[in-house]
Amino acid sequence: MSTTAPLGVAVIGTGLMGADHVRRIDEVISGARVAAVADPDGDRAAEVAARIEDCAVHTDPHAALAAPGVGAVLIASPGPAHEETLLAALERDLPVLCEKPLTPDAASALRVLAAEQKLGHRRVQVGFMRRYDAEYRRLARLLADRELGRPLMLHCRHRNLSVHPYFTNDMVINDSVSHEFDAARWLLGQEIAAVRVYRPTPASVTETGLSDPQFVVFETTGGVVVDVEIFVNGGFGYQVQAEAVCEHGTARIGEAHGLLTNTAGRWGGEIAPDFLTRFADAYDREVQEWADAARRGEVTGPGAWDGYAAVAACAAGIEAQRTGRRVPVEMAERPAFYGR
Ligand SMILES: NC(=O)c1ccc[n+]([C@@H]2O[C@H](COP(=O)([O-])OP(=O)(O)OC[C@H]3O[C@@H](n4cnc5c(N)ncnc54)[C@H](O)[C@@H]3O)[C@@H](O)[C@H]2O)c1
Ligand SMILES: O[C@H]1[C@H](O)[C@@H](O)[C@H](O)[C@@H](O)[C@H]1O
Repeated sequence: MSTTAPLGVAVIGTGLMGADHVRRIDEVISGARVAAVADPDGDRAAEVAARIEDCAVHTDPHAALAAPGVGAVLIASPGPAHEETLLAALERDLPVLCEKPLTPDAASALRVLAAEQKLGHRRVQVGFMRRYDAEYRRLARLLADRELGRPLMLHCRHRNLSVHPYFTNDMVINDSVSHEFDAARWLLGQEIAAVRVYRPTPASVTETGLSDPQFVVFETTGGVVVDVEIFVNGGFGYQVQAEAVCEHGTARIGEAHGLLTNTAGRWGGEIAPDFLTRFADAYDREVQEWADAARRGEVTGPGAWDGYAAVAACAAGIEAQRTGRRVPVEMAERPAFYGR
């Protein structure tokens, strides 16, 4: 591939995220194009690819990976389908941006790490887009530079307007709290040591048995305590907030309210409806930086090890959710291949 040719991306899964990434690659970022899409719902795939020139449309992800001009893969299928596509992409030595979770359990995540190590170079990035958000980046710098001293606690709130009706209790941890595990690891530079989950009398229980909201408390290997309110059918908007409590002060992000109005005895701002709005800039930066790095044969964002570390914390979280107990996180030794 010439270094000036656009990177041909196969987008696997053309639901909410996949369709947004197709639009982003087509309209927002430079140096990449959508070369193929795949979704078992062929009509959906065709509809999403309709405006794109020279884009192959498939129902089988393997066929999309083999389509002409494909040089990279963006996986946006549901978590349980990630492993198969990740292994197929690695088999073809293709750079991959895989939406979180890397996989739904630690054993499958370890199989992905083994395949990448066998290949001999890193190819996998995981879609932890908060690492590309301006506010999160400011907080990360402040903590790394010890501007307020050592971090002691993090208070996090993660509220969604609503989630897909198929959302389960496991997904609360794997799909939603996984962001908090990754953000805490990245902000603090520490691993997650143990997890506990509290379930208040729910506001709602759905047909899948999803009990909402939940309160997750975890400890890190450096002794920081993190609490997370996760409320996936909060019903009023999308809020992701984090407050770091440090030795010499506190720092809070996620308070932006957009337009502020004063009227008829009321004062107030706006709340983003969803992650696509709140994290739009972060997704754009994530996919641009991934594509640029992929063209150089590099991975610069959160990699397979970060994906695995979050999955290991999620496994403890799911057990903690079921048992009500404090569950230590079991993690494999970090291979030298993944650096420090
Ligand atoms: N980073 C983020 O903020 C963020 C936000 C939302 C979703 N996600 C992640 O993105 C992924 C997709 O979520 P979504 O909300 O778009 O879900 P969705 O249900 O809207 O879309 C998933 C699509 O994948 C298709 N699909 C199912 N099995 C498939 C397979 N084996 N191969 C290819 N396609 C398959 C479905 O038909 C559907 O069109 C999940 O991993 C989710 O956790 C990440
Ligand atoms: O899959 C989505 C996505 O990852 C969002 O960023 C998160 O806020 C939601 O809770 C989750 O359901």
